[in-house]
Amino acid sequence: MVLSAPRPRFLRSISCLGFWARQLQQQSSGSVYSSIHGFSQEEIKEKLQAFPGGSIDLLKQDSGIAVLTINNPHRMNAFSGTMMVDLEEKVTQLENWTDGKGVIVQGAAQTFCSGSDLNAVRAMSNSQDGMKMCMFMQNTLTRLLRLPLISVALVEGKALGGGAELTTACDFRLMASGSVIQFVHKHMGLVPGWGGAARLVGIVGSRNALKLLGGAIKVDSELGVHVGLVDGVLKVDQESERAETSLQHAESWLSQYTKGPAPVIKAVKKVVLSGRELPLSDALRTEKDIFGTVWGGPANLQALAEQIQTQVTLSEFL
Ligand SMILES: CC[C@@H](C(=O)O)C(=O)SCCNC(=O)CCNC(=O)[C@H](O)C(C)(C)COP(=O)(O)OP(=O)(O)OC[C@H]1O[C@@H](n2cnc3c(N)ncnc32)[C@H](O)[C@@H]1OP(=O)(O)O
Repeated sequence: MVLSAPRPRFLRSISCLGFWARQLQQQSSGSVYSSIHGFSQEEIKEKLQAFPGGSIDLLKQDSGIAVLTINNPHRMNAFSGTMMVDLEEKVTQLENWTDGKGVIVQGAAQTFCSGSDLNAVRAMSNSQDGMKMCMFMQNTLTRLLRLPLISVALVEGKALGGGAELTTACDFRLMASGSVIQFVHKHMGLVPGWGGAARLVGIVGSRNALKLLGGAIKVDSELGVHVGLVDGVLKVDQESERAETSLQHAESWLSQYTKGPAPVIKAVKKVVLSGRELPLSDALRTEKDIFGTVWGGPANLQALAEQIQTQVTLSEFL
C-alpha cells in the first residue's frame, strides 16, 4: 500500500463529478503522486530516514487549533530527511482529527524554516533521488493545504527556499515585523520543487510570482501585504511583560474564523477548497454534497431553534 491514510470524507462524497474531481478522488488522501505515477512513498521514506535531525512537533489543543512546529533550530529549522517523514505523519494525524478546526504552522526559536537541509540535498544530489524527494514533499504539502482545517503559516525570522514554499501550503500567512520570506531557489540554480511556484501563482498572480521567483526578492511584511502574499502583520511589543507572543497573536487572529462547531468549520474549508481546485460545475456539485452534510445537522437545528425562540420572544414583546 503506497499511501495508507483514509481518504477524506470530502473526496469520498464526490460521486458523479467530472474529470478533475475523479482525478482528485483517485489521489489517496489528496496526494498528487502514487504508484500509477511510478512513485513509491515507502521507498523514498526509507531513503529520507538516512538523514536524521530535528523534529516536527504537533500540539492539538482543546480550542480545535493545533500548532505544528518545525523544530531544528541548530540549522535554522532546515528540513532533515526524518523531518520530511515526520511532517507526512503529522499531516496524517491532522487529516484524522475529528475535533480540529485550524492549524498554525510555525518554526522553533523565532525563525521559520531555511528549506531543505543542504547536507541532505548534497548527499541526494543525483537527479532520481532529488525527483523522488520533490514528489514526496509535493504530496505532503498538497495534503497540508487540502486539510479540512483552516491553516496559517506564522512567519517569524526567515522563511527561505523550501521554507518559503511551505508558507504557500497554508491558507493564510501572518508575518512578524522584521521577518523575511524569500524564494532563494534561483540563487541555487533551481526553481521551487515542493509545489511552491504553482501555489504562489494562485496566491499572488503570475506577474508577481515571476518577480518574486525571477528576482529571488526578499519579501518583508510590507511587500508581502502589498502583493497579497501576507494576510496580516504581527507587531510584538517586547517591552511589555503582558504582551502577547506572536503565537498568541496568531491564535487570536485565526480564532476569528474558527468560532463554531468543528463540522461546520470543516465544511467551510471544504467548500472553499473545492471552489479553489475544481472547475465551476464540479465545484457546485461538491458544494451541494457538503451542504448536505451540515443541513439539518445539530448546529443548523440549534441555530433555527434559537431564531424561532428570538422571534417568539420579540412577537410577545410587540
Ligand atoms: C531543494 C532546494 C530548496 C527546496 O527544497 O525547495 C531548498 O530549500 S535548498 C535550501 C535553501 N535555503 C538556503 O539556501 C538557506 C541557507 N542558509 C542561509 O542562508 C543562512 O544560514 C540563514 C538561514 C540566512 C541564516 O543565517 P545566519 O543567521 O547568519 O546563521 P548561519 O548561517 O550561521 O546558520 C546557522 C546554522 O544553521 C545552518 N543552516 C542554515 N540553513 C541551513 C540549511 N538550509 N541546511 C543546513 N544547514 C543550514 C548553518 O549552516 C549554520 O550551521 P553551523 O555553521 O553549523 O552553525
